[in-house]
Amino acid sequence: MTNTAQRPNRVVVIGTGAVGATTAYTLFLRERASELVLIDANHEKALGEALDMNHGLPFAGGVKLWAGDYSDCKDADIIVIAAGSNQRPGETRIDLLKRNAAIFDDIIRNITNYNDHGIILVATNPVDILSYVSLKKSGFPANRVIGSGTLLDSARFRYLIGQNKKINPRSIHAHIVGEHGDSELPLWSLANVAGVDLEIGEEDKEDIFNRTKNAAYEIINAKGSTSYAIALALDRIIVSILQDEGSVLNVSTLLTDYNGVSDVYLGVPSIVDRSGVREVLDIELNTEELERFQASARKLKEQIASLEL
Ligand SMILES: NC(=O)C1=CN([C@@H]2O[C@H](COP(=O)(O)OP(=O)(O)OC[C@H]3O[C@@H](n4cnc5c(N)ncnc54)[C@H](O)[C@@H]3O)[C@@H](O)[C@H]2O)C=CC1
Ligand SMILES: CC(=O)C(=O)O
Repeated sequence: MTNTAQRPNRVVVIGTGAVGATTAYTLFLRERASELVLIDANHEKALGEALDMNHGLPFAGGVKLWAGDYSDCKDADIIVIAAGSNQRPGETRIDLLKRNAAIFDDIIRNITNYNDHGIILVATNPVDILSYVSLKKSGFPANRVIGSGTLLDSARFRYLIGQNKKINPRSIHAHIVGEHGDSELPLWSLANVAGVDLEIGEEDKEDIFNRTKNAAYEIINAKGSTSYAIALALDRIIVSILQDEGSVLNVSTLLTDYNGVSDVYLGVPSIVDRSGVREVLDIELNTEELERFQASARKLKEQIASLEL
């Protein structure tokens, strides 16, 4: 789907490391926005990525792409934050909190100096907590501060279920909710193909979920970082916003009185359109799922309490 809007759509990507650069390249190839701006604390890195992509213009579409600065946020529809440290082998996402929360002060202040109307889309880990930090520091309404949440985890889950059932993952409806991290949980009670139960044995279910939850550790051990699938997940969210799709995506959003959980960001099925997160879908959890969902929220709230917001 190419962008057909009259007015230029601008997406700014802050942080042009593995995630930011791959996301920008995905958006560039798929012509999701008419303008793409790359910002990095290491401006040389952003310049290099922009030059490298622009040299592909004779073979790709007509996206205008440049390495910019925060003043370019002024006309941005979406600002993606992928800046900051990633996990070293053995580190959890929560281990990144202090390091990455420290740079969010500056990043959010710089964005809001120029932009009060766009949508902030956070990828930096721990993504749920940093989305909450972005909400508090930006003063934006919650619908316009979104985390990538468990969209990536749900994609991994669908891939692994697809492998097990020999069915295309696009035909599988299955959700991972909660933290994008170690306390996430699978909603087996809602998983289906065309409304039909998946009929997967308990041992296979456990194996599929463990491989989903540990996928990032596995990839980071093997190649140092993850980038391709998260870039596609961010692209999916961006399309749903720019094309006003109203797609249901497991993004991280502020929850209020939701399955006993309030004032925390978690990944849940949400309707995403031009306004950002338009609505969170009410999902019916069984007793075990509800307990695990609430435990995931408690874990993140304890971490949030340790921050100065
Ligand atoms: N939400 C998700 O599902 C995923 C999240 N991530 C997270 O994304 C983040 C980025 O990961 P990578 O791209 O692999 O890291 P990276 O180290 O390759 O790139 C990070 C970039 O951020 C830049 N940066 C650092 N501080 C900055 C600041 N204050 N302002 C602007 N730029 C700054 C660095 O110069 C670097 O280019 C990590 O926190 C990682 O854990 C990674 C994969 C999936
Ligand atoms: C690094 C990370 O959060 C992921 O690939 O899931």
